[in-house]
Amino acid sequence: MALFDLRLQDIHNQLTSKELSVNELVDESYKRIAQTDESIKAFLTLNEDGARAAAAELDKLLQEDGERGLLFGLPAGIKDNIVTEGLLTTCASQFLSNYDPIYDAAVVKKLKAAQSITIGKLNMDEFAMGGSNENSSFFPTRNPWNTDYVPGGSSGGSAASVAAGQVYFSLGSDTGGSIRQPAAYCGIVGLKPTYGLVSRFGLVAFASSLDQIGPLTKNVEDSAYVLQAIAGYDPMDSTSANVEIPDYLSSLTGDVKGLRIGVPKEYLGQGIDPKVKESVLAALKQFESLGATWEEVSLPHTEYAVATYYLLASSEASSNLARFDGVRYGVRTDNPDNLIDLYRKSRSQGFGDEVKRRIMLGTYALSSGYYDAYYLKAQKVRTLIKQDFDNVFENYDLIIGPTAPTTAFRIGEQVGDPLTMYLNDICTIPVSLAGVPAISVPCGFADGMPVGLQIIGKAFDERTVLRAAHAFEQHTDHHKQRPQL
Ligand SMILES: NC(=O)C[C@H](N)C(=O)O
Repeated sequence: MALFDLRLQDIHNQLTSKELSVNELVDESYKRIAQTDESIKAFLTLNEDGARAAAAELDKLLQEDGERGLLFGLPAGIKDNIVTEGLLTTCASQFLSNYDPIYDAAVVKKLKAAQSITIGKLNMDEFAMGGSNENSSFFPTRNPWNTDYVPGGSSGGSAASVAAGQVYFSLGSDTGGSIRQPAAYCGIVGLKPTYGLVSRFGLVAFASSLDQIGPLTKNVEDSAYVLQAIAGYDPMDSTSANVEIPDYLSSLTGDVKGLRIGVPKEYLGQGIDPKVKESVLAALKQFESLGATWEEVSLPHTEYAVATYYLLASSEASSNLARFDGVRYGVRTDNPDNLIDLYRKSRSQGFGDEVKRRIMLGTYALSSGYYDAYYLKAQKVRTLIKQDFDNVFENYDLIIGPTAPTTAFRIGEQVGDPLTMYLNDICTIPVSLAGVPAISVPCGFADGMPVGLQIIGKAFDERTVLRAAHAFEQHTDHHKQRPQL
């Protein structure tokens, strides 16, 4: 079995029993990157010297007795909107192409405390705006299952690097689907935790009322390990929830007998590829055979979710991205005439088209005279969408449906059509607006491309989400399929 096919726990055991060294593991990772990244293009920056130095330190520790971190020695990739001290953090934007952070994000500190190794920084849509990685201002990442296809986005590099076996896990961020949709397109597991469970201190903000960091992994157990390492209260993030962190690993041993599943009719209706629907229905059958029950339910405000999201997320983005002015961060224009010219030129040159589109949309929605009609109304609709979920969760433990309405599409197919691109998130956006957790797990293939199943839980009930996802995975082998590279 190739190293990258092992579970995090197996690797951990081999390391602690000294069958394997951290250096060998890190070597494997860079070898795999050398073999595959010319075609996949998942990485923006490699941390080879840093990773090798960290590996040497950990190998020294292996000679001594003592506690090992939960992710000891495991090579990880980090989305390039999560700041890493001394390692470029560009958000895949020309604007930040020279940004070398002076601190680590809270999650990066947690990964270091858990003793994992940062292999490098992963490509994404610029400032996390997009669903295909084609909005990276450097180059698009490609789907390991077929390099003519997009890996999804915005955490496309994070998903592709795990699917290609370059790293053992990665971190992504999800605002309206950016972890789950690329995980689905690349045939891996992606978890968006409850809003507030994982600190966003050091995540370059896109839409602060929605952004969450989460793990992308090859299987559900690994997802639970990474979540265990990164979850927890952080006073440096004012939206961080001060809740007790349960033992996610022990939730994996449970079964799904008696679990009540609601299946939203809106997620399997118009616009859903019949082959995706078929895979989702087969997965529901699987749940039934494991002792769960499912019924059709309704999330009646689903049809307003995409419009609501694009008003709220863009409004927040227009405000968050105001800090990029050419003075404090990143690239500054040459020879401006005056201060206003410096702002204008730096922003015009620094941001790509999609980012500009959203800043303009958000600025418009927030402007006086339009605020009530757009921003405020969208806030009210968001409450209705959240209530849809509350209502269903009164009678059901989980909500299950597809992660995305289709499988991955061809590179270039949707670039000229932002609306079609936005609609790819129709099943993930409502979940983000409601702030509840959801995982995407592989549930089949359609024309050779992976299909993702989305399992949605109650706020802070990641345990039930992981338990159901794990039980499903134990009885299927979709997650064991590997792309030919
Ligand atoms: N950022 C996300 O979560 C993805 C979404 N497609 C967006 O462009 O906003």
